[in-house]
Amino acid sequence: MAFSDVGLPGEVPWKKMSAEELESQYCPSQWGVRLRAEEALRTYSQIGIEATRRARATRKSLLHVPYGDGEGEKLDIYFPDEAAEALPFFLFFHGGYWQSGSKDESAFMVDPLTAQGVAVVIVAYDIAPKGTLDQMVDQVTRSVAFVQKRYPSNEGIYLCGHSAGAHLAAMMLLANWTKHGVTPNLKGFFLMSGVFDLEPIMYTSQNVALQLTLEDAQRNSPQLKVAQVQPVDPTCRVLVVVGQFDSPEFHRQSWEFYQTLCQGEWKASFEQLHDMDHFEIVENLTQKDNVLTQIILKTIFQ
Ligand SMILES: Nc1ccccc1C(=O)C[C@H](N)C(=O)O
Repeated sequence: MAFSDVGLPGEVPWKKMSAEELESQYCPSQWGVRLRAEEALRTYSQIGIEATRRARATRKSLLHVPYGDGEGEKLDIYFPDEAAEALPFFLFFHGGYWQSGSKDESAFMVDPLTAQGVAVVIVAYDIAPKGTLDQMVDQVTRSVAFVQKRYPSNEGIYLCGHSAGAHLAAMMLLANWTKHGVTPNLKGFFLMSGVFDLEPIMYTSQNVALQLTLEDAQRNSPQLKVAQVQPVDPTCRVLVVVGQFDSPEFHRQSWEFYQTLCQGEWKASFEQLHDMDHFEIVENLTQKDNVLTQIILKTIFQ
């Protein structure tokens, strides 16, 4: 699906959709070409669980490290074999519409990245209904500040999120770090199949758990704000990624966010991953020869 198939910018196509159509556009598991919805979700979860088991069995790690006082404020750090403090750190925020998923089944990319000398951090946050969107954004902000404080000689912090996690990562483009007493050494963002304008989510079943008001949705929509924000580091890269088989609304969300980044001063790029759906983008990060794994490594080690 090319962007030209989903309407012109500014047309806000979702406002003309029926409730059923909008629900379907924002249900990623319906859009795969290889597996039916339930099977796609099950496969995604199995691959995540297996990658996490393997990472914990084969890599040096620090598990369930608290980055705050809250019960859910924990992260897992996986290290490369050579001990060093001056490493690049890659933080991952899992997806699941801010209401499912956990760090304990999301260590997809640990194996290929640690093998190349990158420390990988898988971050937990309080999903809904326990956590609100504002709380999740605050938790993710504190997790990034925590990594910078704990590893001040890091060789760059890279934030990666998938789906709802891409939204949380994108919110870090807007973060006010002075409040947190540290400016993280942010060098890159990898935003995979994200949602950057939350308003349409209000009109889907996802909002039963999220309970977003229009003010909540707007306050937490990086699409509405990112052009007005100056990058702390002008060399920081932002890669917006969408799967070929993601829904037209997911394509529109990613494309419009990328275009808005370009209107500001962000060093952004856009990638449509050929022959992949919403879940395969992340599943394939378990593989070292996967296109996106290679792009990530090139960005880190350029
Ligand atoms: N489990 C996930 C993990 C990552 C990203 C999305 C989901 C979803 O479940 C989305 C939605 N409920 C779907 O059925 O497509």
